[in-house]
Amino acid sequence: MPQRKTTRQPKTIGLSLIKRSKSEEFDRKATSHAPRHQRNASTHQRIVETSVIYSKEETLATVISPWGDAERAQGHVNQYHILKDIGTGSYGRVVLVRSDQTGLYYACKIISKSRLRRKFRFMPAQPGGPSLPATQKTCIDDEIMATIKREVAVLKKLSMHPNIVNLVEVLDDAKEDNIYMIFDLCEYGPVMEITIGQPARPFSEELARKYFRDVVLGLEYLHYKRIIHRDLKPENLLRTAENVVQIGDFGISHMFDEGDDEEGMPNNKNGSPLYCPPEACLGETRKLNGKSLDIWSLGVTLYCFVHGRCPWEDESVVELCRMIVNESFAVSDTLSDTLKDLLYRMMEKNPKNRIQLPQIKVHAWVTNNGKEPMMSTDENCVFEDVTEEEVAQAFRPAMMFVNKIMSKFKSSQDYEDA
Ligand SMILES: Nc1ncnc2c1ncn2[C@@H]1O[C@H](COP(=O)(O)OP(=O)(O)OP(=O)(O)O)[C@@H](O)[C@H]1O
Repeated sequence: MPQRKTTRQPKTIGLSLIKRSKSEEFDRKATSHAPRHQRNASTHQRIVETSVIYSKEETLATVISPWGDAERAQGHVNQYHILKDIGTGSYGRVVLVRSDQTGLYYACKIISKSRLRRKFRFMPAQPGGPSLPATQKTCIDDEIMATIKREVAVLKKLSMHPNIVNLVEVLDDAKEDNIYMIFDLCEYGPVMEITIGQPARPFSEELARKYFRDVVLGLEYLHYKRIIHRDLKPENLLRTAENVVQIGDFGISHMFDEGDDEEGMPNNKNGSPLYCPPEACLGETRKLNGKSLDIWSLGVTLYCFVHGRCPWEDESVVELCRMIVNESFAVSDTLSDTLKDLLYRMMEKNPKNRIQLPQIKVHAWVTNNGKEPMMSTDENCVFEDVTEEEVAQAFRPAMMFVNKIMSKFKSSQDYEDA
């Protein structure tokens, strides 16, 4: 049977049932598909942009978080009570919040403009250091704001798909340092967390297939929207309470124009090295085929799903790159032949010979030997159309600029880490 169609619905959380943990308790219900609904253009939801942040005083008493723990709210922003930290990303903290209006829980990404400024070295990091003229500061602030707004524009366009993390609201007050991006909560967090030298518990093939198929649909939609994710890895795949996997973190995504996806993406080595294809490891390769790059990273991700570790691991990036370029990888004997075949095809070192999404969707392992065909591209990619003009104006400059500041940040981080 083809996979059922899906779309988004506001979620309520069974507080007593939800525990943030690894895969175990979901193994059982992995293949009982979450209730999904129609994918069509009318599913488009409006993302609210709120320009006044009006309160940070907290009056709320102890509440119960979606994970069943008693939490004392740390503060609130507009209708959202801040409950606890979920994680930290390049842009700042991600916190669990609960909305007074809907009673629902969300993940809130808190982006500090001043932190961004420091991170990207647009302005002096130390108070009392050499200062920029006021006009230049204003210009920099405008640029930072424009960057964030454009990234929001990208997310808006992508947020309609059930396998892409959904942006709900953006709170941005010109008088405030912080921008708050409210996302639907993915209650179970990253699908798997990979630490070098400490293998995670591998998924069964059945569970891996379920999650992999979710990601394939999300990735097909991204590529359809001419966006290369560039940083696919288990940590950037988040699981909802319905056990649906969604692609998140578009911090280093790349936008391409129709016709220039072949070898058209600049090789600025922003992705996580463990998931980098050989062509991106090779310094001399300046332009990459973005779709092939995402396929390789997805192949490494699938390998992680069933091994609990990456095919090549080394603390040294130089050694890691050497292995990725020169060495083959070992697969577990227990894997089915069809899965081994798919892994070899996805992690084919020559990007020109690497399997692409249309073939992946009909591969015997993915379809469980034809018993579970995947939905067609037409069914999967039927969301609101974006005009060429919108793409040119809203997306491309955004992604290029984000890439630029991300690479600046990454290199300054490398420098600080060294
Ligand atoms: N919608 C969400 N639901 C649940 N957890 C989330 C959500 N969005 C992000 N997180 C968690 O918050 C943490 C930070 O996420 P974020 O996307 O900001 O950065 P990252 O992917 O960790 O890092 P980077 O941006 O540097 O690649 C991650 O651990 C992620 O699991």
